[in-house]
Amino acid sequence: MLNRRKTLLIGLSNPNFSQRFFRRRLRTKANHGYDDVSRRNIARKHGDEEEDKEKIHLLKSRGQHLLTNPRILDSIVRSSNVKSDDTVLEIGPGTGNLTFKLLEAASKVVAIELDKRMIEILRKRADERGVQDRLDIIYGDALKTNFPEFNLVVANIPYGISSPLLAKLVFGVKTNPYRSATLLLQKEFARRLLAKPGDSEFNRLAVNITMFAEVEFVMDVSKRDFVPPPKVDSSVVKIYPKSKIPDIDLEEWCAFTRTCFSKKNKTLGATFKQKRKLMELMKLSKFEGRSVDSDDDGDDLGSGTGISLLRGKIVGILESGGFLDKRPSKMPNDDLLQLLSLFNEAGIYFHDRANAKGICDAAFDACDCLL
Ligand SMILES: C[S@@+](CC[C@H](N)C(=O)[O-])C[C@H]1O[C@@H](n2cnc3c(N)ncnc32)[C@H](O)[C@@H]1O
Repeated sequence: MLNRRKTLLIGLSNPNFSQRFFRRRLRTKANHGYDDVSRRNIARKHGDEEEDKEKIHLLKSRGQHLLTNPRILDSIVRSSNVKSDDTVLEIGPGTGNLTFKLLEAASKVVAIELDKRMIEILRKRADERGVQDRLDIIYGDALKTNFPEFNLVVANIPYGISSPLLAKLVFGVKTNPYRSATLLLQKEFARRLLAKPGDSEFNRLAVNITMFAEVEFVMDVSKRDFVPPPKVDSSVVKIYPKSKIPDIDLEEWCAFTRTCFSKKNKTLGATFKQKRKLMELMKLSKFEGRSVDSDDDGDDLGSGTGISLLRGKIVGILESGGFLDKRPSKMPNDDLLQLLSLFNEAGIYFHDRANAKGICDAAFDACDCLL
């Protein structure tokens, strides 16, 4: 049986209507369920008994929280600077609240949606509005689907795929160039993305994304602006891919930042003295001392073993660059980049280059480095 708490009439996807309905529900009780009476009322109020047949069970597992506040929808479109010749990529159009606003400004929208029921509604609404020729709907998982051509991204995405989707968009910008991506994200995730060195939220998500893109805060969005309301608040951010993408090995960079940020408040000297870290690097690196003792298990860090030579080399690099007492949580990207190049020049690597992939595959794999 359908869970009635999340069964909404499609009438709710009409922003003007659902805002009125939602405000009334909030006045009566902090109850976000939808009972039979409310549903009948919704159908009557919407003036279409046919609506009653169009119930849709919104799935939490697919992040189906529809943005229904028209003021917020308008602000998102405005802040995206959509131009009349733009082709906008929208991930997760749902029932089309944002899609149809975008179509008022753009030449075309290409929308990738995982849920066939949403697509059915979207198609019907597009036909009713006569915009079907300007809306391409792709049925599929946005993480697994090859992106079509587009030059702008605007989306209220399912928060569960924020990291890999961001990786696909930001790291894949060479394959899919675009002007900017305006995304509605979980507020906490957005804060981490916007964090600067020294901020308590600063982490490798910010480091890795800002290597390739500038991130700008647009606005906060209350959970009350969605139907059904999610548990968390949200923020809109705008991401601008950098015009000059640094020429780095993405997998190597992500593996390096993963190591540095494993204990982001520790000094680099302390992080790189850990036996476990040295053992990992020993397997991946190629430097003079490596072959000293091939079955070196690192138990004895005395002089002469491969591991102790590696440790000496790393400490030397950290000292010479002035990095020994630096903490990753306070380091700007340029410093991290400089340190990685010093390591690599010395034959010390963080990723298995024998299994290196192209940038697109790497983008998918690297997304775990955003978490
Ligand atoms: C947060 S809702 C947004 C709906 C609509 N854009 C709005 O603002 O009202 C997210 C939508 O993404 C869809 N979705 C979830 N996972 C997806 C995926 N991996 N690929 C494409 N769409 C997905 C859901 O079915 C849902 O329609």
